Amino acid sequence: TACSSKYVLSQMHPMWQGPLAVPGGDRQSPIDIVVRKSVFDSELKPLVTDYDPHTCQQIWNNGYSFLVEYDDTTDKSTLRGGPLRDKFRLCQFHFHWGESNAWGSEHTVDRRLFPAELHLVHWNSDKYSLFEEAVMEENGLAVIGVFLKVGKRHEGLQKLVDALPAIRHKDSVVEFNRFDPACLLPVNTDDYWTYHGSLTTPPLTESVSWIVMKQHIEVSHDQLAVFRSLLFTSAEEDVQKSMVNNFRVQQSPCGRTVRSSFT
Ligand SMILES: COc1ccc(/C(C)=C/C(=O)O)cc1
Ligand SMILES: [Zn+2]
Repeated sequence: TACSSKYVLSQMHPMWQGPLAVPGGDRQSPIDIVVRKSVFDSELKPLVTDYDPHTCQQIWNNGYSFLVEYDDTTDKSTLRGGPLRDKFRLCQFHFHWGESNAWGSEHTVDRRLFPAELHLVHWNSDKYSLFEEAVMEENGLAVIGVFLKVGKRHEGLQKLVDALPAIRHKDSVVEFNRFDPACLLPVNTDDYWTYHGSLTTPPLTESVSWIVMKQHIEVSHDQLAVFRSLLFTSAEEDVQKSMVNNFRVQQSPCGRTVRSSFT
């Protein structure tokens, strides 16, 4: 199986120029969360997020998604608790989405696809001093995944949506301040699944404690349409390509157990 071979061909998204094989890839992400196979762990604690909206710095189009980046030079926006033993610093959040509402998420729940998925990326500031260091370490990163469904307009998201036209092209960046990412978390953050996996874009390192929220958030069709108005391509390129379907193909669980914080 894909897990036994030393190198696993991570079927890369066609847009990538990344590595075709990931050394020893037996903890790759995303995966399908098979609810009936997940194991309730009573030791799992509630998540404790403490985000300072003033640490928000910029929003930019990196040619694969758009990233909202935070100042992570101090422990001002942090994540603790849940499955984590250490304190983790928020460095950025981004999304993955489809060209239609029928698909777009990276993780699935019993094979159910969502139109989009939010990733809040944090790194272990108790153990490491730089994000780049933590990216390479087994206990280096913690990513909160939140599923998006199409429904009512998300008032908190609108400030972000209004900034997107300014970063339509790859490598464009605009200043973006005072955005509280807590507004993107679901009401209930106590119920989640957690497993050890990887980044889903290069360098694909297996350094992530994934925390996938059971409860989704709702955004409007029009808000999601603005995500799809972004471009993978830079302003100079002749052919412009819509930024859609920027999700990785699902990876083998390789015998991993997904734990749940709820029964
Ligand atoms: C060191 O360069 C990096 C590039 C991307 C990433 C992330 C955070 C990827 C992902 O979200 O899957 C980390 C490091
Ligand atoms: Zn992601």
